Formats: sequence, structure tokens, C-alpha cells
Amino acid sequence: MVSVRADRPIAEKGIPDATIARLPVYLRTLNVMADDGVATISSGELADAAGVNPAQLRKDLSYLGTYGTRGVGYDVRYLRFQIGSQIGSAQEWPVVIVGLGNLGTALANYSGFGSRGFKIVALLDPKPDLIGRTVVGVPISDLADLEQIVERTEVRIAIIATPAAGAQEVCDRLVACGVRSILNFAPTALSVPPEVNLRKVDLGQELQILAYHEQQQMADPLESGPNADGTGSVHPHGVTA
Ligand SMILES: NC(=O)c1ccc[n+]([C@@H]2O[C@H](COP(=O)([O-])OP(=O)(O)OC[C@H]3O[C@@H](n4cnc5c(N)ncnc54)[C@H](O)[C@@H]3O)[C@@H](O)[C@H]2O)c1
Repeated sequence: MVSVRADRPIAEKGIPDATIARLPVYLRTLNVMADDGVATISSGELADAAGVNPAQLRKDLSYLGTYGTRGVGYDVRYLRFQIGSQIGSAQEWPVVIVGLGNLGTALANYSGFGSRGFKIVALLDPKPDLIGRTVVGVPISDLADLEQIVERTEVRIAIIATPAAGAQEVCDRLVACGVRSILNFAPTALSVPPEVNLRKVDLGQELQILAYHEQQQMADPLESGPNADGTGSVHPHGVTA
């Protein structure tokens, strides 16, 4: 999948209107808690603060695929991100990019992230020539400082643009210091714990799919292609053209 969206739009999920109406209430409550430095919260505490009963709150959050961690509760910043991404919050999400070669640098330069609420706050690479250079005003730091930088910037979202060989180690280090969402560009399957959201981008695979349909059309020119209606709609593999 090319899309970097973590989830389907709310309308596609069949979330009840009453739940949708409560999500901004939870979000406002979480904003206050995050500003007060609260890191995790139980469903009972959050329900109390939001003025709903805990069972209702758990049910509402289950529509987002969020169940919290038994005995720990919900990660306040992460839950805020999940709700915010569903209801289009204006919140700005800090992001770290690891691997500042051709791809990582192009991603760091991409202005479209800002308008979607993502701010690149840290860049990491092990190459001495790159360390200390800046990309869009953000200095490239030594990969050795990953843990310290993740802690300082409080990033929970990371982009991996390293060679395949180093990607799992980078991923493990990110997860170990609290990163909860990873967008992987390296051509390798990464393993993460179940609570971590991992998405993979594979442009080669997208081209292969296009080539497949091109080939089908060449074999049978009368057969309409996946986007023959000119809508750029989702084709049978679920990839938005
Ligand atoms: N998914 C896709 O569609 C897609 C498209 C293009 C490239 N890629 C992949 O993205 C990755 C980066 O591509 P590129 O063209 O920028 O490569 P590149 O060689 O230009 O850059 C790789 C960067 O990673 C750094 N690096 C090397 N080992 C590292 C490690 N262990 N930890 C952290 N950083 C490390 C290098 O110093 C370098 O700056 C490659 O794995 C490539 O295959 C994926």
C-alpha cells in the first residue's frame, strides 16, 4: 500500500454517530492531560474526566481498534493521535526519519507532510559526512543518539529509509524507546510487537500491479482497465491510484 494513512476514514467504519460526537470530547480531555504531563490513563479515569461511563468509553474506543493495555491503560499521546487522525484534529505530530540517503532526504523535503499535521523534528543517520548537515532546517544527528533524541523530542512516529540490512535493528531501537507507529520503506519485512503500528511502502509493488493491468489490457484491448472509468478509483487490490 502506498497510502500513509493509518486507518480507513471514519465514515467507512460504520462508527455510530453518538460515538463520533463523543470523540472530540475525549480528544479535548486527552489534550489537557497531555499538557499536564500525564503519560498513561485508565479507561475509568478517562471516562470520569470526559463525563461518560467506562463501558461506553471502551466501546467507543474499540471502534478505533484501540483497547489499551491491561493494567496500564491508554497511552495519552498515542490515543490523542488515533482520535485526532480520525476526526481531523489540527494537532501537529512529530516524526523522526532514520536514513538520510536519497529517499530519506526527499521525504524530509516533502512539504506535504506539514499540511497533514506532521512535523519532521529529527533526522538520524550513521554516516559521518551527513551528521551535522541540515535538511529543511533540521540537523542530521548521529544514529548513535537515537534513544536520546526520541526521548527529547517525544516522537511516536518514525519513518525508516535505511538499507534493508539495518532496518530491523533500527526498528527495534525505535520501539524500545517508545515509538508506536512506523512507516517502513526498507525492502524487508520488519517484526514489531502487537501494540506497534507498522506500515510498509513498496513503490516497486505498485508498479508491478500497474504493469500487470497494462499487460492484461495489451492482451485484450477491449477489456476495460481498473481505472477505465477515469475516476482513479480503488482497484481490486485495494490500492488507490
Ligand atoms: N519502498 C519503496 O518504495 C522504496 C523506494 C525507494 C527506496 N527504497 C528503499 O529505501 C532505502 C533507502 O533508499 P535510498 O535510495 O535513500 O538509499 P541510500 O543508500 O541513498 O540511503 C540509505 C541511507 O541509510 C543510511 N544507513 C545505512 N545503514 C544504516 C543503518 N544501519 N541505520 C540507519 N541508517 C543507515 C546510509 O548512511 C544512507 O544515508 C533502501 O532500503 C531502498 O531500498 C524503498
